[in-house]
Amino acid sequence: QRSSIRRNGHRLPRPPGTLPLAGNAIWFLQPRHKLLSWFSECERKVGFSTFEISVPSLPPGIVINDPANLEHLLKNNDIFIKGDFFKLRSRDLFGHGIINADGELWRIQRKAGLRFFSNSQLKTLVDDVLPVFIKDTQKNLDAAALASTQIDLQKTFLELTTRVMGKVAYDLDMTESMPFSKAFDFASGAIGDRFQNPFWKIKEFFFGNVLRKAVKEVKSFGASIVSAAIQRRTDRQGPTKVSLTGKQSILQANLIDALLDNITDHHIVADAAMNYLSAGRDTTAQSLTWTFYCLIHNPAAAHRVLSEVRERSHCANREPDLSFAAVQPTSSPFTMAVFNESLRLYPPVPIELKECTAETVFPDGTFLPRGTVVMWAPWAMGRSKSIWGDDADTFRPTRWLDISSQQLITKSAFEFPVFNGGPRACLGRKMAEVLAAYVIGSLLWDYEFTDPDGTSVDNLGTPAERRSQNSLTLPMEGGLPVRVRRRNLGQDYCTS
Ligand code: HEM
Repeated sequence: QRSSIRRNGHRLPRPPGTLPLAGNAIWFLQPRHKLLSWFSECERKVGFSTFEISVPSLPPGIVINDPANLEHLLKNNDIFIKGDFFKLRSRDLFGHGIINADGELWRIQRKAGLRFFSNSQLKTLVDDVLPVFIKDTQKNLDAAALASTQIDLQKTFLELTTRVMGKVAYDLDMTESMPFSKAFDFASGAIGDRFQNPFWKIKEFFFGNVLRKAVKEVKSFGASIVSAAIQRRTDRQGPTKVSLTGKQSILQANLIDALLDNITDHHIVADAAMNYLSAGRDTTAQSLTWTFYCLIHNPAAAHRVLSEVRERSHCANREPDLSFAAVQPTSSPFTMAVFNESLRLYPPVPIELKECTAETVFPDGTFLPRGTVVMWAPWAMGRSKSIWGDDADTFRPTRWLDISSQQLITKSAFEFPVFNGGPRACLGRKMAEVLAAYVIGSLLWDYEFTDPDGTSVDNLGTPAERRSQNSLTLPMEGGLPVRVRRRNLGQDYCTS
């Protein structure tokens, strides 16, 4: 079957270094950050040309970098599905949740979720929810500033996104220190390994106990979210309306109610709840971590973000304007450019794959038999010189701004696949964007962050590379320890 993958009647090229029997296994057995670099190196060598990879015991696979091929894949959601290859590896963690579902099971969870991401919900998130939680973040930063101690920004952001998601999605007080959080972290690393190690079943037969315990912890947390919601609905005789700041009914609907209204099987609701939680909190916390990492090493960009906040703010009371209107891309183009640029270099979902359910031909003429696994790496596409030009490795937010209007430009989801595209595009993109614009603006306004080792920008404005940890997403290995200093309530920036 492997030999039937063809382009113009010929076999596809193999990446340099492919071995006769082991194929490309050697790269897949390395830590994930090395695999990411390998994907990028291959893209640099072959450009948009689709190539075949092989790992013993795994189904035939290809890697695509051409945006036209990715468009074909993402738009043909019925042909390219998650499939058994993905599900077999992630079923115990994600169960029947949206991340792991195809067909009707996927459709129903997507429809239920849509209600939760309306514009009015996002406005409430920015205008009412975030101001409450960011105050606690600030208390922790103030304490670190006062004591002149380091603080881990990755942990800080994970705490923030856990609390936000807990409140708005489930009407629960969640924190990053709860056992499910650590368990999920561990499980995500171990499940990520399953996609790289063809011998994962043997490994887990001997050493899988910790993973099994972690999955059990995550599952029981999912079940507890559902039982708490059912209890609330019984007590209040109807869906809850989350109140946060003393105002009544500030959120029209929370996610768990939308899921309970649409799905009768409570086990599936529990899986869906955990899937939405992991899709939302980890990715967003990691994107903020990498963004602040880039900003710390590019002080000029941080300064321009501050100028943008100052321009639209009321300096009379020295408070930045971070209202829902102010955090839209039209009001905060440079802040969003910084966020996009960080996502381009550090995409929270760095590798993706789909399985082909029927014979199909890609726009570049590659013929795929049924069962082929197609991989693409937003990590490698984000660093592609064919897409981004010769300075693809450089952190340069202005590439996202139109030269004359200085407004944000858009890239298609197929060139910039950080949020996926087509019918399965990320549901939470807008939520992540407004949350990021709010957090970046608010924290930069009040604090100056520095690298505790004192290393700053290199000549090109490219931060010294930090590694990501093995995971399904992109946590920064070792967190992001920083030093922090209060800016004195925007005084530095409101002098007029
Ligand atoms: C910077 C932050 C984020 C990034 C980079 C991101 C990226 C992605 C990507 C790449 C996918 C496709 C994954 C796949 O192939 O299965 C996805 C799907 C999804 N994301 Fe996000 N995401 C982010 C934030 C969020 C947030 C805040 C939420 C919700 C609270 C969310 C909810 C979802 C859901 C529900 C899906 C599944 C969509 C489907 O399969 O139909 N995401 N996201």
